[in-house]
Amino acid sequence: MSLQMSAVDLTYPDGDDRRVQALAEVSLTVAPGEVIALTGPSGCGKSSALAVAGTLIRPDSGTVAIDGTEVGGLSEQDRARIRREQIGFVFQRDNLLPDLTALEQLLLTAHLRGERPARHRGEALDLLADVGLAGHHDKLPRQLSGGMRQRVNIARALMGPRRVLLIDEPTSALDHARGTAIVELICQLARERGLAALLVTHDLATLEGNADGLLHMLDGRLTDVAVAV
Ligand SMILES: Nc1ncnc2c1ncn2[C@@H]1O[C@H](COP(=O)(O)OP(=O)(O)OP(=O)(O)O)[C@@H](O)[C@H]1O
Repeated sequence: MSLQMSAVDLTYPDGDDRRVQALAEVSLTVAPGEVIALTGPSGCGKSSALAVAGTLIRPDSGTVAIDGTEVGGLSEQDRARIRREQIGFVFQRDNLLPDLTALEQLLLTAHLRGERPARHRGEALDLLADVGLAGHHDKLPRQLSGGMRQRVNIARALMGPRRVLLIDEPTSALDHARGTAIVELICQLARERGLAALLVTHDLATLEGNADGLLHMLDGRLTDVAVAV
């Protein structure tokens, strides 16, 4: 299984001697090529679930396995390596660097992995074409529309030997038509590449016919088993 969380609990400090429970006994599995959506009201723990799945936060208890490797027992260095190599992140806003072209945004990921960016030029151009941006590789973020910037963001998240894709509200800055197109694109790419994708969204209308399952979260707990969307 590409992403597995078992009985994950997470609390944050909340003033003197108090803690707020962000996740409680969260267990979920996302298989390769599968897209599972996670929804629920603001503050229910969705972003925290992504952060734990993405090895950005260690849970208080429970386990997370990425492509069969249980990451809890690993050093920070090994967790960072898995994060850089195997996990792609797509956040609400595009987080693109203002002075880099679309191609350079993607090549930066190779540089951060300690590889020579020039070797990955072909992969990056192919990915930009896959997200519908062929011919736009030399554009700066300010020369691209919101939807196009989010496509660069998705292509960047797919650079390298990814196993898991974690997506947080990818449509919040887009209108319905562009948002639906972005969700469709994410689902199609995850399936084609055999990635396990966990997609947090409030925007259920964009999911229709796209995701393989929908999980509901309330007060840090999953309230439903996955259902078809
Ligand atoms: N760094 C933090 N320190 C303290 N409390 C936090 C922190 N991050 C989140 N929380 C709390 O943990 C709970 C879950 O937050 P989280 O951001 O995971 O929810 P969410 O469902 O993603 O919310 P939203 O949809 O508004 O982004 C909330 O009560 C929140 O206030």
